[in-house]
Amino acid sequence: MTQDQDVALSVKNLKTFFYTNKRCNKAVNGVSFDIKKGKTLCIVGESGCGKSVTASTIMQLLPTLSRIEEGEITYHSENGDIRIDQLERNGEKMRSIRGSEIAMIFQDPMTALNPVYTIGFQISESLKYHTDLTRTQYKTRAIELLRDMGISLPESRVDDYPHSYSGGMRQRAMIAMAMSCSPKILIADEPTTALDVTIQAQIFELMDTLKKEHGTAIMLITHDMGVVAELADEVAVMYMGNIVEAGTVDEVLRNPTHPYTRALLASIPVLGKGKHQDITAIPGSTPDPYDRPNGCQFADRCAYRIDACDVMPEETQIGRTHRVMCWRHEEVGANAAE
Ligand SMILES: Nc1ncnc2c1ncn2[C@@H]1O[C@H](COP(=O)(O)OP(=O)(O)OP(=O)(O)O)[C@@H](O)[C@H]1O
Repeated sequence: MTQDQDVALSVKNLKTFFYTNKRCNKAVNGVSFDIKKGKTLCIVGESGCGKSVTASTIMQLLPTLSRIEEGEITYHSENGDIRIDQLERNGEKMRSIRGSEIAMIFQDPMTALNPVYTIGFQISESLKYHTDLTRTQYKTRAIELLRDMGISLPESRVDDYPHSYSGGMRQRAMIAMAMSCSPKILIADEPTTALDVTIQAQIFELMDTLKKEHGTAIMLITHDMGVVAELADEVAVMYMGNIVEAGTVDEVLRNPTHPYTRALLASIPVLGKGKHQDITAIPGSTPDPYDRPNGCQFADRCAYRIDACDVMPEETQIGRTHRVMCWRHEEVGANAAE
């Protein structure tokens, strides 16, 4: 990982655990990555692997049964470095960072939109909290933002309530709200899962424009390797709380060296190949998060398993930014190149 001025936020050895009935779920178990300015980092993995908990930890929006156990989250702000993990979750400082410097969009827009207020009112509220605009300027800015997000006739839609917007429009409105204060970092947690493919493509295009035109650093959470191939500059593959492989999208997609990455790639349908293509579902299921194996968490599902896998693999740097946690990464990489 680099520690240069292009990094907007760095996460080092982050551990976030859940405690229920005296049992512990190591939901995020020592992850490290950088989110770079003007780049998209995709965090990819199956359900339950810790993607959302990583995002909520960065936003300091963790549920009560969880806590940061170890690690550092450093936001490299224009006014110096801020250790987010050391801020009080509802303190003044964190509240001013959340929304204005680091914004988040969710899978379900209704998580962020309140059904009893108009879209315009909600965007204005966010502007009011984070900017010095006047009352009339709020509305003009809200209309501008909706227009930028591709909402047609924004002057007439700004006073509508969320329920009168379609799913895609709500998602655009939520992005408008998230972008209202020009955040430096946008965290998007599966933002298009509930939308049809055309709208999904439009939302992704919008995010790509934000990245290119505003230099916004984007962390995009997805379970879909197809989305990674389309949008990512960098990718981190998560499994059971660990980043098992990471690097630039070229490094990871051209030369996958973790069996789990390969399995995820084998599960993407290829456009034009029709119904009879060889899509391989990943065998087995993820272990019980409260009763994990000691060694490699993927071992039980892995065709490359050997006795050494009973010990957790160390992380190995195999390229300038390419790293992997697998004892047999050389053989896996060689097979991927075949
Ligand atoms: N509110 C919660 N209470 C208890 N455990 C939780 C809670 N939220 C998440 N977890 C646990 O933390 C682990 C990581 O979950 P997380 O939601 O981050 O996965 P994910 O990769 O984002 O999955 P998905 O794609 O389904 O959202 C899982 O074992 C999950 O059961």
